[in-house]
Amino acid sequence: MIRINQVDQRYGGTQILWGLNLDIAEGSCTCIMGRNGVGKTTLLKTLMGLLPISAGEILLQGQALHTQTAEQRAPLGIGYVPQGREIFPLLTVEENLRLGLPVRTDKAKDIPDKIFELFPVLHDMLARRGGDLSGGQQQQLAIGRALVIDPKVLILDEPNEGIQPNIVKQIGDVILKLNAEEGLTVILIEQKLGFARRVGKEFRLMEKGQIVAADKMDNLNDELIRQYLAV
Ligand SMILES: Nc1ncnc2c1ncn2[C@@H]1O[C@H](COP(=O)(O)OP(=O)(O)OP(=O)(O)O)[C@@H](O)[C@H]1O
Repeated sequence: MIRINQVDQRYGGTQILWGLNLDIAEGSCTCIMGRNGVGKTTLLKTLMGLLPISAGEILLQGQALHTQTAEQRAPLGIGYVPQGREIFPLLTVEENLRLGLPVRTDKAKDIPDKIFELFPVLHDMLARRGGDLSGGQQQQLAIGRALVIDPKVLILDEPNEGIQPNIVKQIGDVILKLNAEEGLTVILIEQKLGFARRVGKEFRLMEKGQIVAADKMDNLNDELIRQYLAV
């Protein structure tokens, strides 16, 4: 569904991604893992068009994505939950969620009920300003906002960073439900092994700006963990 071929990316003179290849199958749930600074966030930002590539190509269902601007990518069906959530703190929960509506192909006027079924807390707090929510609630809002566009692929950058355990569990349940029951393709950066194993069906390990191992989650063994994840 998504194919990244030989992608190079650099910040000024510093190259971060080196001939990176990544294949994501439709309906899969893939955890991108690796130590700090290996380029995981850079990879997702590159996929979203927030950073330009200097070589290679990115394809979504066979169509070139790398030639599209960041604004053009969401309407193609990519929902993105950035690191740090990046909700709009001065807008209400409802206003944050509504931002995704114009992107939908069906031009729905209302926030789909599904969002509130997945995250009932958002319904309770519709009139509250995003900035007044707890970190966990903000993360649920960020995921809800990404889902409002009715994406084909949901991309999450460390959704559990700094979130309390009961919300981490809820977020895991939502990802599992969307992937297993609705076949939504999910790509997430995840540092916590327990969560990755619970939610992910596949893993991709990164080191020095490249994917160095790719397999089913069941095959993430101690040797790979020691080599690419242990600190
Ligand atoms: N805006 C930037 N300008 C220059 N270098 C950057 C910039 N953002 C990130 N980098 C560098 O790119 C490299 C990869 O960073 P990136 O955030 O993609 O790694 P990561 O694997 O997501 O790490 P983490 O787990 O810490 O988020 C790091 O060396 C980082 O210092």
